[in-house]
Amino acid sequence: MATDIVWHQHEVTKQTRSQQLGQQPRVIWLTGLSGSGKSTLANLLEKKLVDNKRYTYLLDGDNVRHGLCGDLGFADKDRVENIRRVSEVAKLFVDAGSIVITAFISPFQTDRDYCRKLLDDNEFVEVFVDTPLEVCEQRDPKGLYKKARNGEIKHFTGIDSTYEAPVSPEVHLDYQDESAEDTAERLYHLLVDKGLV
Ligand SMILES: Nc1ncnc2c1ncn2[C@@H]1O[C@H](COP(=O)(O)OS(=O)(=O)O)[C@@H](OP(=O)(O)O)[C@H]1O
Ligand SMILES: Nc1ncnc2c1ncn2[C@@H]1O[C@H](COP(=O)(O)OP(=O)(O)O)[C@@H](O)[C@H]1O
Repeated sequence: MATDIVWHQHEVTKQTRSQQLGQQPRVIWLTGLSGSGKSTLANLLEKKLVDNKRYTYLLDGDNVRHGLCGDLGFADKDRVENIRRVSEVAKLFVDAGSIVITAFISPFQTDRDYCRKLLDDNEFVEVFVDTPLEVCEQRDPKGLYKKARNGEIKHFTGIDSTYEAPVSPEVHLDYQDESAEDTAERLYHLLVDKGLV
């Protein structure tokens, strides 16, 4: 634990930066099983936001695990630390005025709530990408479910590692039969209609 540290109050604040960017910063937090569509939807949503002159940043589980969280595996305690670090990074981006989109399995409610509590009211938007395990397993875009079923990967979410569905997400996406483009469009309009982006 660091001791003897102080907090510096800077003159340029989150409000200054947000005003300059003409937007309210947020974290749009996508959670769901592997293969549920988080990365695909996050990517499409970010393009729509940027097309509409929003300043964004996308934090994606696979990418973050190449660097910031490259020392972490998939045991429960590693996932907790992964989401703690990502939450702190998301908070920094919010402080910079960005609309942050995150695409992490983030299987535990307490960890998603940790990020919510780090932020100000209404800055955290939990989006449940509610694609059933059977559909994710059938899609298996990276062949990981096959490996998990063969025992080549341990602690795989939905197989031998827990996923806790969100208790009361701001957005619930349960449209696995429509195209990713249509679901992203739906998500974008839901966020606009709620005045969140
Ligand atoms: N055991 C196990 N369980 C789940 N996922 C696994 C595992 N091993 C590797 N992968 C790959 O890692 C991606 C998930 O990383 P996350 O950082 O989102 O996971 S977590 O939020 O810490 O649970 C996940 O990405 P997505 O498929 O995009 O969800 C996988 O590509
Ligand atoms: N409605 C949909 N929303 C999101 N992805 C979909 C949808 N329908 C089909 N897909 C496909 O499902 C797969 C989801 O993979 P991915 O986005 O990597 O999921 P995750 O990031 O949750 O692991 C992609 O191949 C995508 O094209």
